[in-house]
Amino acid sequence: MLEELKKEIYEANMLLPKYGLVTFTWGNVSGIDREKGLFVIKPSGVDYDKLTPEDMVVMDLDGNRVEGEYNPSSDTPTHLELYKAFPKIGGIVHTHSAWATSWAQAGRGIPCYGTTHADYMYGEIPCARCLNAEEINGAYEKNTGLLIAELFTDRDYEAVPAVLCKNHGPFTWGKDGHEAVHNAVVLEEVAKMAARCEMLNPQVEPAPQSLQDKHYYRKHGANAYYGQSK
Ligand SMILES: O=C(CO)[C@@H](O)[C@@H](O)COP(=O)(O)O
Repeated sequence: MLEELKKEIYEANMLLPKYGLVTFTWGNVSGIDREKGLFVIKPSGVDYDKLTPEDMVVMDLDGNRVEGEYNPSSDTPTHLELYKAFPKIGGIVHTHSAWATSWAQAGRGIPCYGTTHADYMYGEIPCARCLNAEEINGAYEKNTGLLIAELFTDRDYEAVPAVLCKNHGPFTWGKDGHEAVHNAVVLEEVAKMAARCEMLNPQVEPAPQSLQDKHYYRKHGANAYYGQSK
């Protein structure tokens, strides 16, 4: 079942160690088949150098394992809530990449300090609050997904395909698993640059709005004249 999607999501998962976004097994990629209402995700705790396409776990949108020998990633309920909340996405990534996670642990969104950021994501990359004790002791991973979804009720999840979760780490998404990984790489680079930028100039301000708009909208939206339009 879903052999092609399993291969694609296996390959997307293998990009995480390639791009230095995971240590040990601290991360996962999933991808969804919207027509079938099923998604494929990395199994929990399986080393990347032992992972095969057959190891990918197939889940339904009620959280049932439909196929797979291993348990799905412990982050599966978060992925599931994001698929429900963001109907246009096809892939999700979670990592503990060091720079993005540092911002998350600090509880800070990443301001847009330059055109590298603005070329890919519009405005600040937000940081969701830490869950409270009741939320943590309850359906923790599901509540993480619900909290992210709530944070994006007044934000455009296509224009900002990334979030930081306080005391935890980043999630990114995209039209498929590969685009979600691409956005995770961009997020990590932007997080690194922004942290160094503040170290060099603690008084730094976000880039002028006109510059942010120029760089974002020349690649995205109806008037894009360069790169891919969403
Ligand atoms: O967030 C965490 C741990 O804090 C998890 O994403 C990480 O350990 C990966 O877990 P899985 O191996 O996908 O179950």
